[in-house]
Amino acid sequence: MESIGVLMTYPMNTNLEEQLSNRFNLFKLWNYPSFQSFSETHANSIRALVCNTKIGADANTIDSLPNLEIVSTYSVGFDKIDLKKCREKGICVTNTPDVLTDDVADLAIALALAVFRKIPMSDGYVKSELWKCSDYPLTSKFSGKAVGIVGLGRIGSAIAKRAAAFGCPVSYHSRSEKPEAGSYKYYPNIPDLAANSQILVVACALTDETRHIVNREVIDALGPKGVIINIGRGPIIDQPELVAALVERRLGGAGLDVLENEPDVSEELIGLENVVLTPHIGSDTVETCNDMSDLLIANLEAHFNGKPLLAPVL
Ligand SMILES: O=CC(=O)O
Repeated sequence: MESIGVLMTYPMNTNLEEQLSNRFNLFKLWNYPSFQSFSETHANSIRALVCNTKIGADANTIDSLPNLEIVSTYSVGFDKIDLKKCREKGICVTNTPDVLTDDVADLAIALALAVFRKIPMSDGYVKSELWKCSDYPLTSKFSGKAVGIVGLGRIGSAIAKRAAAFGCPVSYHSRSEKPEAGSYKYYPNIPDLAANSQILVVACALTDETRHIVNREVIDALGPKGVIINIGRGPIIDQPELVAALVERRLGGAGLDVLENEPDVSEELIGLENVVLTPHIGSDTVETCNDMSDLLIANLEAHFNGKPLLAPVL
């Protein structure tokens, strides 16, 4: 397989880079001044594209690589891949589901705890020696709060399981009611889910249908004591509406691992005490990133050995 050209769009993980270069003829896009200059010389060599949530595979990239057979994303989400174009051209697409579910669900709960118990702020309080002057103000309880989950897929279900272990009644919204959801209450629309929740967790995929589904109506239904957690994708929430609601105290708080236009962060969000931000690190643990690398490599090897893909999207 050493002669097969593989293009990696972004430096994701050195372990993955090593595994790819041990098996394939690896090209790293970031070593070239632009995609244009890369493709002028090497476009014909590339049979596989390895991309991620930062640099995916748009129509222009796909069209510029005439021998492309497979796009493998180092992520569960594939919103950065032009699936329509891949379908038209008969290009396979794979992702890295399941192996990252626990980490992302853990982070959703961690963000909720961080917002309600003000963990980052109280850490700053101790480290800046304010504790010597007075005790830290009271915070809010997380256990037992009503959790509404938007998207009860693999990650949403793992969040539900964790929330239930904290004694939180769980409700959800998804395209249709899930028979396997047991005691979780189903809401066919998100404003009703928000009106009956104290914490709204965004855990669905970003698609044309889900862009800005968490809008002003949903935020107002959640109300001034409500908290939004987003471990899905930034554009699922109408961010200017979210920021306005937080500034005007129409929403209680937010824990956001993803942002619209990340890594840009609005000044207003940075200045808010009731907001905890993390830099899209849902699956970023050593253990999970190694598992994601192994799964991505296994998908490429399966493809080039003519075997069934392990995690096919297309
Ligand atoms: O955001 C991360 C992923 O989609 O895996």
